[in-house]
Amino acid sequence: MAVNELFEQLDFVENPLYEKIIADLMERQYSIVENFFPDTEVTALRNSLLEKYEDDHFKKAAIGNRVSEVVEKTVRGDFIFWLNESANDKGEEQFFRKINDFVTYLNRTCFMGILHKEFHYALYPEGTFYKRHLDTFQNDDRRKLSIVYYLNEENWLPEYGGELVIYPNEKGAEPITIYPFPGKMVIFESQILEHEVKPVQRERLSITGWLKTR
Ligand SMILES: O=C(O)CCC(=O)C(=O)O
Ligand SMILES: [Fe+2]
Repeated sequence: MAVNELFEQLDFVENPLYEKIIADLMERQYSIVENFFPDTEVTALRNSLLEKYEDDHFKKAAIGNRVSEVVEKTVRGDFIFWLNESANDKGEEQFFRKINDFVTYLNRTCFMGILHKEFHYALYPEGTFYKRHLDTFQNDDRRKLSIVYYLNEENWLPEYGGELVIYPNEKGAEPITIYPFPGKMVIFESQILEHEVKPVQRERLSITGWLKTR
């Protein structure tokens, strides 16, 4: 074993938050986390999102993936902006630092083989939704874990709608309803759990992404 590998193993520190997420994923294929990022992160990312939206950098989200995509308003009505990890943005930098730390942990402890990631901002205008779906595509099964982080204002109310509803695989299991309160992060198995975004009464803001294999 190379000396640097040995040191890498020695400096391994168990992370209780990550362990909780991993345990949740193993047990029920999803995890809901309130404190993955510091509170200031929501505001920083919300401001970056809104700035780009106002500068008209968002595009109508499509179904399919970046290679074969079709805009289909009856399926999803959000607008997205793909993030570039090397963009010079404080909030995004912090975001990716934490995500990368988590990926390193997953690869070390669960041998998940996450090699790639892709994240986009999403803005759902009033009245829009995303019909029940699975986050994998016929020509691309590399998406392993889906991550959604909500960037709505502090005063977001349940009656604004826009709930994320996850459909567990177990027969007879009740759907799980998750309100998009700011700072909440949801992580789930992309290839296993169908889910949908219910119609929303207010502009709904988030960052969504995928950890991918190969
Ligand atoms: O925003 C959410 O709660 C989920 C979004 C989603 O399902 C997707 O972008 O594939
Ligand atoms: Fe999805």
